[in-house]
Amino acid sequence: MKVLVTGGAGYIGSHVVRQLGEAGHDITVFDNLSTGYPWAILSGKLVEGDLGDPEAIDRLMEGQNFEAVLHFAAHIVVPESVENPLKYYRNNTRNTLNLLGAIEKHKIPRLVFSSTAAVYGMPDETVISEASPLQPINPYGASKLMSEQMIQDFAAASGLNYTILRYFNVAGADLEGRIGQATPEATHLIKVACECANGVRDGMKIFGTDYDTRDGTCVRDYIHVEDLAKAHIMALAHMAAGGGSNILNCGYGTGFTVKEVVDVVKKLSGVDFPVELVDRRPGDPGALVAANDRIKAVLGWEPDHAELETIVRSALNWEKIWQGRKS
Ligand SMILES: NC(=O)c1ccc[n+]([C@@H]2O[C@H](COP(=O)([O-])OP(=O)(O)OC[C@H]3O[C@@H](n4cnc5c(N)ncnc54)[C@H](O)[C@@H]3O)[C@@H](O)[C@H]2O)c1
Ligand SMILES: O=c1ccn([C@@H]2O[C@H](COP(=O)(O)OP(=O)(O)O[C@H]3O[C@H](CO)[C@@H](O)[C@H](O)[C@H]3O)[C@@H](O)[C@H]2O)c(=O)[nH]1
Repeated sequence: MKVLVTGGAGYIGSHVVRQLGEAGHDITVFDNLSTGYPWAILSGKLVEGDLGDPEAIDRLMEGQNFEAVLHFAAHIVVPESVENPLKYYRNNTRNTLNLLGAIEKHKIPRLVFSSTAAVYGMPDETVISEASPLQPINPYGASKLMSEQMIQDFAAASGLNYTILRYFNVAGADLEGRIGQATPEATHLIKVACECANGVRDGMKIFGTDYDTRDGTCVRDYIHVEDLAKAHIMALAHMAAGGGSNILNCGYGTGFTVKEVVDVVKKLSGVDFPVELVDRRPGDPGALVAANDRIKAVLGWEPDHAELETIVRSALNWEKIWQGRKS
C-alpha cells in the first residue's frame, strides 16, 4: 500500500515505519522533526513539514494517491499538557483537523490514529474496555478524545475507514538496537529509569505513594513498542481486506506499579540508583490497565514480547547504544 506516516521520525512512528518497510509498503514520512530524527526512518522517504501548515499538507498529498494515512504526530507529555493546554489543543486537535481536511480533499480512504489510554481518565474499573466511560482528566487526553470524535463524525459522513488505536504505556525498543526512544528530557518512567541506570541522570523521583494500589504507586500497562507496531500493520491489512472501522485498546491486560518497574530496571542493570519518593504529579490517574479482547478478536493480534523484563532489557540496551552514539 502507498502510505503516509505523520510523525514517522518519532519513537513509535519509526518502529511502525520499520515494520511497514519490511511488509513491503511504499512509505512517505511527514515530520517537523520537533522530537523526531531523520536517522530513525529506516524505510521510505522523509518530507519535512508541519501539520500546522494546511498548504504544506495539501502539497504533500497532491497527485500522490495515498491509500492510507497513519497519524502519529502529536505532543505527548501529560504534565506539560496541564501547564500548557493550548499547545496540546493546537498540535493534537487542530492539526488533526487540518489533516482530516486534506484527507477529505485528496480522498484518502483509510486512517490509523494514535490515541491513548488517557481518554479514559480516572476509570472506576481496574481493567478498562473500549466501552468504559471517556472522561479524560488532563488536556492531553482531552485533545486526543476530540480528535477521535472528529474522525468518527467525518467517517460517518464520508465513508473513511479508520482504526483508532488507544495505546497504553509504550516502552522498549527495536530488539536489534537500531532505533529506540531518543526524546531529549524524556519524562516516561522506563526511559527515565534507564537513563539513571546508564548514568545519564543521578537519580529519579517516584510521583505519589498514596494511590489506592498494591504499593501506593501508580499502576500502568506497559506494551512493547514492537508489539504495538505490529498492531498497526495488522490494522492496515484488516482495513484493506474490507474490515470495518474500529476503536481498539493496545495493552497486555497486566499492570505494574511504578516501584515494581523501577525495581526491574535496577535488577536488570545491576545499578542501584537513588530514588526519591515525592508528591503526586498533576494529571496522573492511579491505575490504567487495558482489556485487550477486542484487538485480539478483530485483528487476531497477540503479543510477542509481553514480559516486563523483555521490555526493560530492550530499553536498557537501546539507552546504552543511544548514549554511545551521542558521545
Ligand atoms: N509514548 C507513549 O507512551 C504513547 C502512549 C499513548 C499514545 N501515544 C501517541 O503516539 C504518538 C507517537 O508518540 P511518540 O511517543 O512516538 O512521540 P514522539 O514525540 O517520539 O513522536 C512524535 C513525532 O511527531 C512529530 N511531530 C510532532 N508535531 C508535529 C507537527 N505539528 N507536524 C509534523 N510532525 C510533528 C515529531 O517530530 C515526532 O517525530 C502520539 O500521537 C502520542 O500521543 C504515545
Ligand atoms: O520520573 C518519573 C516518571 C514517571 N513516573 C510515574 O510513572 C507512571 C507512568 O508515567 P509516564 O511514563 O510519564 O506515562 P503516563 O503519564 O502514564 O503517560 C504515558 O502513557 C499514556 C497512556 O497510558 C500516554 O497517553 C502518554 O502519551 C504517555 O506519556 C506515572 O504514574 C508517573 O507518575 C514517576 O514516578 N517518575
